[in-house]
Amino acid sequence: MSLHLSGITLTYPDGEDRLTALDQVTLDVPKGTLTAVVGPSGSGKSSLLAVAATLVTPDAGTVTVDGVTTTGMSRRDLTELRRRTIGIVFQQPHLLPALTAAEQLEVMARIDGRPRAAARARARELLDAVGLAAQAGRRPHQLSGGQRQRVGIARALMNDPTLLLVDEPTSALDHERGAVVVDLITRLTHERATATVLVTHDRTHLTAADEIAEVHDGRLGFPTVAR
Ligand SMILES: Nc1ncnc2c1ncn2[C@@H]1O[C@H](COP(=O)(O)OP(=O)(O)OP(=O)(O)O)[C@@H](O)[C@H]1O
Repeated sequence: MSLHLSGITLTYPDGEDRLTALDQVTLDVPKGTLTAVVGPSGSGKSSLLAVAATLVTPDAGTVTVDGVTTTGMSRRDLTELRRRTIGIVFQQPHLLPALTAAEQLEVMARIDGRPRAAARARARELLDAVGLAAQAGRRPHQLSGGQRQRVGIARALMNDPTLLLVDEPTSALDHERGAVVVDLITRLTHERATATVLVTHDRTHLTAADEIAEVHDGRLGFPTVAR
C-alpha cells in the first residue's frame, strides 16, 4: 500500500476549545490508483492532504507512506521522505517567472543533487508526457493556465514519487481545460503507478477515479451509489 492513513484525528485550536478537522479517518490508496476526495467547503479535504503529505502531524492515528510509518520521525527524516516519495500539485502551480518550463523541472532535480544532464533528460521526458514538448523553452507568461498547471504536474513527478497529492488542480481552469488536466493525472497515475489522491470540487471529475472518498465534518465515507 503506497498510502495508508489509520485512525487519523486532527484538531486545531479554536478559542478555548479545539476544532476537530479530521475525525478517525482511515484511507488506503494502492499504487496505480486514483482516489478522489470530495466534500463541502470546510469539511477537511485540505487537512487530509496536509496529513498525507506529512506536513501536518495528526493528534492521533498513523500515516504510512510507501511502507514507512511516520510516527515519531524527526523533521529532517520527514523532509527526506517527502523529497524521495511524495509529489504535490497545488491549486496554482506557482512557477518561477524567470525560468522556462524545462528549467522549472530541472531546478527540482538540481536541488536533489542530480547531475545536470540527467535532470535535463528527465525534464524533457516529463514535459513530453504532459504534452508540452514544444513549449519546453517558454516562460510562464508565454503559457496558458492549463499549460502552466501541466508544468506543475510534470514538476511534481520529477522525483518519481510513489504518492501524488493533488489539491483542486482545476480551480483556475474552465471546465474543458479542467477535464484535460484530470484525464492527464489519471493517465499518469496508471502509467507511473503512483498512489494518487485528488481533491476536487467538480463532481464531473469523479468518473476518472478508482475510489471516491467523501468528507463530511472531518469524517470519511465511501458512497456505495453508482457514479
Ligand atoms: N490552521 C487552522 N487553524 C484552525 N482551524 C483550521 C485551520 N485550517 C483549517 N481549519 C478548520 O478546519 C476545518 C477543515 O478545513 P479544511 O481546510 O481542511 O477544509 P476543506 O474541505 O479543504 O475546505 P475548502 O474546500 O473550503 O478548501 C474547517 O472548519 C477550517 O475552518
